[in-house]
Amino acid sequence: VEPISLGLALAGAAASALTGFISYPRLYCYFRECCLQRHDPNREGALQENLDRKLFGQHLVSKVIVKAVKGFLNNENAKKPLALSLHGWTGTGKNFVSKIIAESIYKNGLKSKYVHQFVATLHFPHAQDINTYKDQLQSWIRGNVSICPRSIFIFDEMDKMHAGLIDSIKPFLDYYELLDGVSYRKAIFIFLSNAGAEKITELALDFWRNGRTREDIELTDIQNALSVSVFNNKNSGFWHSTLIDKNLIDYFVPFLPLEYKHVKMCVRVEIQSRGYSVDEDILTRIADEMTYFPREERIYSDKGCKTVDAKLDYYYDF
Ligand SMILES: Nc1ncnc2c1ncn2[C@@H]1O[C@H](COP(=O)(O)OP(=O)(O)OP(=O)(O)O)[C@@H](O)[C@H]1O
Repeated sequence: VEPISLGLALAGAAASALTGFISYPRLYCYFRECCLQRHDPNREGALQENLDRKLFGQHLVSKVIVKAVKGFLNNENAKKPLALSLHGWTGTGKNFVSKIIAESIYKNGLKSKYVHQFVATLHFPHAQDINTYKDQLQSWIRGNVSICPRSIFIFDEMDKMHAGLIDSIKPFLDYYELLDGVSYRKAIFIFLSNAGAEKITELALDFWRNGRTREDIELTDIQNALSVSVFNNKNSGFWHSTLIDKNLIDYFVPFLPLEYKHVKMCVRVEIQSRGYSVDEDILTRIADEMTYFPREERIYSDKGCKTVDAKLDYYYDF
């Protein structure tokens, strides 16, 4: 082959590779994170699989989340963004599930530049600055959805959010096609809160005391009571919120309090994730060390699976 024709052939190959690279977004997105306009069905399977495999004792959560997220992502004509409100006792998996949802959409999960987390006590600490926060929150969401319609916003510690602040995002959660030229219909909003935990526990206890298994609890047993209790709770961040009033929250997702056997499952996973073989004695001791309520029956872990990893550090000489 002559050097000139070889050079031309190489240049041609490079040009077509470059054209392919530019015109084939998937290839480009293989190397750089992209805002997903189109849903990847492989990642959808990951959501169900990860919830089934990693989340313990939350049959209602798995069911609702898979249905809600899958349905939303597959609906090219969604009329509003998806809004999920996760409620339950501390350490029962709310942050854990948000992470699984984020990972099912973006490979980098919570680290994705399209996933944004707000923590009430960190980002909105001062009641007197509420009007500034409202403006900041609106422009932050508007800016990010303009860049990527499939943005995910996670609001942690909703119960510590000043009443009224969250209502500033109401227009974005509503059924508008466009607001100032921006569509919010592909965005996902996830709210996390301890509000409503007592209601959920009450129901779980009721089932337990009546000799029924927790898996018998159905979503219809709790969803309405949960939204009403959150709406009427001054410390829920949703107190008299128009988001509830106007039915802009699509799902209230109840996280049940975790039992002794679930705590043991968490300990086992934590030990295995650190690459150690499971010592059943230590596993039982750690689960025994957690405190359980109510005082008489001692069924539910008062910290859920939180602090399990810290306790492991004590027993294992890592
Ligand atoms: N249901 C669960 N199944 C499996 N692991 C769990 C579950 N709940 C909690 N964990 C484990 O405990 C850790 C702490 O839980 P997580 O942060 O999700 O609790 P939370 O409900 O968000 O608590 P808080 O209300 O205090 O923010 C998780 O990272 C996970 O490892």
